Amino acid sequence: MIVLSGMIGAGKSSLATILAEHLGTQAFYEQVEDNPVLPLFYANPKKYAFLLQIYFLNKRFASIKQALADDNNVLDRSIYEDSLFFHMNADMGRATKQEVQVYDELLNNMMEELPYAAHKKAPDLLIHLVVSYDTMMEHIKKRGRDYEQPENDSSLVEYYHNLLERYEQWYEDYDYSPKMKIDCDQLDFVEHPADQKRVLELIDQKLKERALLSQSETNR
Ligand SMILES: Nc1ncnc2c1ncn2[C@@H]1O[C@H](COP(=O)(O)OP(=O)(O)OP(=O)(O)O)[C@@H](O)[C@H]1O
Ligand SMILES: Nc1nc(=O)c2ncn([C@H]3C[C@H](O)[C@@H](CO)O3)c2[nH]1
Repeated sequence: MIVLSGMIGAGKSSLATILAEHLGTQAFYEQVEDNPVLPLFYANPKKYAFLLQIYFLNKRFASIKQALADDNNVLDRSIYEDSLFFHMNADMGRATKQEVQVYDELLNNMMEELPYAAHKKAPDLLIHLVVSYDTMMEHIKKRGRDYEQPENDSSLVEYYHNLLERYEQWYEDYDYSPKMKIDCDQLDFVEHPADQKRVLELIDQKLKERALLSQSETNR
């Protein structure tokens, strides 16, 4: 299982589609358009932060179990980032200490069950998509989800800056699996075919190093 990580709008879903097609595997997407709690959370974070987190945890866990079934399936966000989101929201006063404790214990408990469900617990590779604030805002504008636009809620500017900062440290500390970074300010794999080719080459190289891809597959 290959897991993509990165900020809101970094391009995880887009790369998941491209990469799964390239590898002939399946992509598993975060539940967004059909997530009934997400708009409630953005409208009233204090009331809905905990419920949203439980919603994501439940869906993510189900996706991980499915994605682990075959090699090189692609998951468009890691379960570890959910925790990053929630702890930041808790630090902003949007969840109580008790809610944090329940969430952390539930997450640990569920993670302990994973090896029995699917033989292995951690991803084979984490691919982290790095974007600057300006690039992520371009993507968020282009995608156009109302509740993510700072024009509709100016507090999102600080929220996004804080998340970007935490993401940097999170990636440095991440040690559950091999990892690699892609600079999405420089490599635009959605709009530029040459950049897409380069990104896939970088990933193939890493998979080959980790013996997750055979030589013949890399030459495709
Ligand atoms: N490299 C890129 N160049 C141009 N547009 C991009 C790029 N990556 C993503 N986009 C566009 O930005 C928007 C958000 O991308 P995407 O949905 O893949 O992000 P995401 O990381 O999955 O976001 P989220 O975490 O919010 O689910 C989409 O409209 C997508 O087409
Ligand atoms: N609060 C909170 N916790 C999470 O674990 C989490 N994971 C994703 N998101 C939000 C970001 C995008 O708007 C949208 C799509 O990624 O969902 C989250 N929000």
